[in-house]
Amino acid sequence: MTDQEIPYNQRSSILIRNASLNGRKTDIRIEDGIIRSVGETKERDAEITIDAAGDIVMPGLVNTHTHAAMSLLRGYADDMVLFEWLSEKIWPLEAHLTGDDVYWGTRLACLEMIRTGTIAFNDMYFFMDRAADAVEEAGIRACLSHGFIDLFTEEKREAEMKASVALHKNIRARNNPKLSFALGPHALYTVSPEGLRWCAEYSVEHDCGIHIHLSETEQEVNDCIATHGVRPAAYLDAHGILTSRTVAAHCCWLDTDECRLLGERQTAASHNPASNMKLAGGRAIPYSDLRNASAPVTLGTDGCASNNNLDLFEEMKMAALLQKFATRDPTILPAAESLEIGTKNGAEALRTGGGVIAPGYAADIILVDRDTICQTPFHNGSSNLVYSCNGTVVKTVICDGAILMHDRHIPEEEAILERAGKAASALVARRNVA
Ligand SMILES: C[C@H]1O[C@@H](n2cnc3c(O)ncnc32)[C@H](O)[C@@H]1O
Ligand SMILES: [Zn+2]
Repeated sequence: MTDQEIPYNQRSSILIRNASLNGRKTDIRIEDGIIRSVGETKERDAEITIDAAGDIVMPGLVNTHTHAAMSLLRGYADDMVLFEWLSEKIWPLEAHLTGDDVYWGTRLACLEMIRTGTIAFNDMYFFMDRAADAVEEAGIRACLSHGFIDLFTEEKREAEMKASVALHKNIRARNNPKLSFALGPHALYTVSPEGLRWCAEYSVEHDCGIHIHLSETEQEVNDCIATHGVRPAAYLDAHGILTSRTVAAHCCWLDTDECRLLGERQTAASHNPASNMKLAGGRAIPYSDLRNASAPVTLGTDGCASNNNLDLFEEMKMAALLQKFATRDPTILPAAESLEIGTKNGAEALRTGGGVIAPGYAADIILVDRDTICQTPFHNGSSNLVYSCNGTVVKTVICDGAILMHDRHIPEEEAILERAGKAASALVARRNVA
């Protein structure tokens, strides 16, 4: 099949032939967005046949914490302390954002995620109806939240509640199984207790997720104890925010009891190692304590202003290296486990139905090159993927049984780069004249 004939972003019956899975050659049959069989097959009647000889097949990656449209802010404000970075650079620029900016920023982010093997992401930002337009055009899965920031005023709280409900309605009306909605209370230092409680109650009533920043810095913990007399996780729990549908981003400063609480509630902790190192949060996520407490640990990039890319292959490596460095234990978070937090754990947290290459799972699959420098020699597949390769190793991306990238081609790439670049320049120009 030539590139022109590939029906990009359309569910098709697909036969992947001769791919390498766990060191064995295999065929994979996909129909109606689901993996139907794994293993040699004599059937040849698929709409699309991909000869994957020389490729490795693996589950697509899942980014459980990002602000996709911040791709427009890549390189805009680096090397700063988190609070100053947010209050002096990021928030003043975001005050000039438009819906079109979010559309082009999210298209750029989706392009980067697809190119580097991500098939689903958990996003918190503004103008999210336009983010949803971009996500649908890219064909990727996403859970979208309006960043709920009421700054402890009733007027702003009312506005944020309205914006959240409007986004929920907008997403429901699209009737797209790849799109879901979550409440997005930004953090305990930007959302009032009433706002947190409203988010918690709404999420129970409508069975939707919650996406929040938690214990990113020591200051957040100290301020919370000084103001409320309890640590952040206990505070959020008292307001109903810690649930099995919640993804809490960062979680660097959790103590052992808080890790236990996340385990009891089955709240996912999204580890964002690059952002934490860049913003110098000072502490790595307590991975062992979270694992001992059976709390789900997943992987995120955070936004492009604090990373500065969305490549989860790089993130898997940083996660493993940061744990080893912080604990002085080289056996912690081995490569195979890092791959699992980047794929299966994220898929479970976002309830995508994928994350595993087996019959009955969602067809969220990527093919990665085996004939490259980073895969040579091939002593250990997981080791190569986590420690040696990065997202450039990805050749083909299938999400919900639709091809989004084939042989490294993604439709409209040039146009997206041009439009996103222009949107970023115009945004900064608007800020500079204000
Ligand atoms: C949705 C809002 O969240 C802001 N944001 C981006 N990165 C971080 C972070 O690491 N901690 C807290 N808040 C963050 C983003 O700029 C939006 O304003
Ligand atoms: Zn964030």
